[in-house]
Amino acid sequence: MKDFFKVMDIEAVTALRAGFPTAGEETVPVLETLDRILAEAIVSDIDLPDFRRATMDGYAVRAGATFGASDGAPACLTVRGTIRMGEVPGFAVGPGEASRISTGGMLPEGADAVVMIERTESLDDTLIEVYKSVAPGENVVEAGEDFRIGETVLDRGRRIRPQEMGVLSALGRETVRVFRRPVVGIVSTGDEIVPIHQVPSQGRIRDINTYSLAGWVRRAGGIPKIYGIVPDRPEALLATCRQASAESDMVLVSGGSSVGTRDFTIETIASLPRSEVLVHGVSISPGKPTILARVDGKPFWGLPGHVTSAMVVFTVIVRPFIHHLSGLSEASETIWTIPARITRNLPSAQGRVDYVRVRLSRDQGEWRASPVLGKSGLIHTMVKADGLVRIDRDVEGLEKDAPVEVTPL
Ligand SMILES: Nc1nc2c(c(=O)[nH]1)N[C@H]1C(S)=C(S)[C@@H](COP(=O)(O)OP(=O)(O)OC[C@H]3O[C@@H](n4cnc5c(N)ncnc54)[C@H](O)[C@@H]3O)O[C@H]1N2
Ligand code: MOO
Repeated sequence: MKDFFKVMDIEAVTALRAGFPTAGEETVPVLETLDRILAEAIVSDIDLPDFRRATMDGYAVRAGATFGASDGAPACLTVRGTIRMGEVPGFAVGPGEASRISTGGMLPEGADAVVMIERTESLDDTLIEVYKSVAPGENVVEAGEDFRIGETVLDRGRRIRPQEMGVLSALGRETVRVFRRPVVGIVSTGDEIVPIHQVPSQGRIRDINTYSLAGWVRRAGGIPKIYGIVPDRPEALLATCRQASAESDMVLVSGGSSVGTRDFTIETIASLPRSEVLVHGVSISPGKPTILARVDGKPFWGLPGHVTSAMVVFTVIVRPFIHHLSGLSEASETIWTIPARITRNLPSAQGRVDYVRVRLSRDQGEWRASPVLGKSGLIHTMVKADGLVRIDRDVEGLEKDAPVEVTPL
């Protein structure tokens, strides 16, 4: 009798990713770094900013000269020139003096604060009255206040967001070392699967998994490489798997991963050169018939053919492998969850971790998670859902209003 022979917990499968190398590194222009993973630590070689700057338009002063100033008793200061933007002031500000400065201008020697122009009155070209005192450092950015010279600004292994692109440019980094995006080969199997441009004859269906998995791969930071549909013939599957393995950093084969008479995926994967099957069966629902092998040093997956099972397995189990191959550090891997309350009693599959698709709605300041129930071979449960709720293996189910964490889809 055929059976699953290496059933494992989700956590144990996830831990296997440490045994695979990253997809390598490359250097790219800073404009192309969005969502890429840093392959170098960024250490500031300057104080940022490297001079004292005004954060308001007004007058650079010694704060002490304004102490006690108010509407009724203004401080009277002598104007000592105008600071030109982008230039080093050629003069110092002494006690009782002020110089005109614009936002972003460099403070002259002697000045330690800026009085906003609205808090002053110009008496003539050389005299102003100040109606409000300023504290030392007020309306000023100090040298090194953003980042100090020698400070680690960004760690290796973090994902670059627009703000990181900004700080890289502030440091003058035109190019940056990042991890290569892993190429993920996608193979669909099944005699009943037809390309999407065809009208399926009776008994056949269009290929869904190629496209949904390609979307998930892209979202996880990989580059999908499509190998199309392979019929249920072991030689055909073997040839495509060999090619995909040679050309990709990771491979996803969907369908044929269970234990039926036409499920050849496990034998095919096992017969690939330098192949070792690590997992056949995971304690997850949906998605138990999941295969993981190491083929030529790369992760090679057999995912369940059922469309929702394939996607649930991807988000829970495969995605962390793409993160790992992409160099994403565990510290940067957090996927935010949304706290919610479940809207109904929900039984759960015992002995497996259950992933329930839920729809979110807002009710009196709280998120409510409504289960979208349906078989794992139907796609509507994913299409109508906003997220997944995990129900642990030994939990019998959830009671209405139980607190849950929703992982967005
Ligand atoms: N006797 C048993 N039968 C099944 C078991 C089991 O434990 N014992 N597990 C069931 C579960 S759970 C799942 S999930 C599926 C997984 O099956 P396979 O990975 O072998 O996939 P297939 O049999 O090839 O296909 C399942 C289902 O999905 C459709 N499919 C496949 N590929 C695509 C695609 N690219 N696009 C759209 N739909 C696809 C396929 O037509 C089947 O309907 O096995 C259960 N059986
Ligand atoms: O594990 Mo299957 O994926 O329950 O449908």
